[in-house]
Amino acid sequence: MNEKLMQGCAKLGLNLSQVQFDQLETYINAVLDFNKTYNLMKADNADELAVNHVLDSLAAVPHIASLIKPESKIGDIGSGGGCPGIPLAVAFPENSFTLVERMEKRCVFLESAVRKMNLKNVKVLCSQADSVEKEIFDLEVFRAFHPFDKKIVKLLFGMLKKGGHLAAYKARLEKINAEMAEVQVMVPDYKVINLTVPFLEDHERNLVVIQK
Ligand SMILES: C[S@@+](CC[C@H](N)C(=O)[O-])C[C@H]1O[C@@H](n2cnc3c(N)ncnc32)[C@H](O)[C@@H]1O
Repeated sequence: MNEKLMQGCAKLGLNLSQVQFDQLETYINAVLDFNKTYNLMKADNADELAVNHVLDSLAAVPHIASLIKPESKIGDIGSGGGCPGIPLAVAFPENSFTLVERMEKRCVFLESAVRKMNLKNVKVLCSQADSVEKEIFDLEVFRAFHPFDKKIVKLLFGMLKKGGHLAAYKARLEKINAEMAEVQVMVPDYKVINLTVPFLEDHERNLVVIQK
């Protein structure tokens, strides 16, 4: 069992079951395996992956919990290697998650990881986000997808139900405020929640929450 992952979840106050820990461990091993032949996610070993990607995704769990109900449908847009969507899907087994990713090779990885993890609440949508059905998600999460600009906000709002939320994993507040100034006409109001990622306490991480 990955010690960093267990300690990090404890620091975040997450009470995961053995099955959930096993799923996360299977995910970490699947990424490391795929990384040998294809540069999927930046991490040299299991600890780095656990901290920089899995715990980074899980750091927002208490805030995500306040935005959803058990029947809420969640989209991870530009899922890449599966973060934050896969760790969140493990943490919220009652919710259905759709991983939207346009690159075929990454989709093949996502499908295979989800199968190995026996993760029943996740679907992979190998598609351009522009082609996704309109107003299907109650919440969209994304990390390192695109900076906010008018085109991206329009795209993200298009897939979101009215009253639904966007939750963007971002870094520096200064950069966030500059991005949000660009889209002020479309997004007059937003919330920035500071996140603490275990073992990365000196890295600035924020969750930007926007309601449609
Ligand atoms: C920098 S990666 C980030 C991956 C992951 N979210 C993470 O944080 O590790 C951005 C991903 O978004 C995908 N992407 C970019 N634009 C997209 C679009 N319009 N529709 C679907 N996927 C897109 C890319 O193929 C890439 O896998």
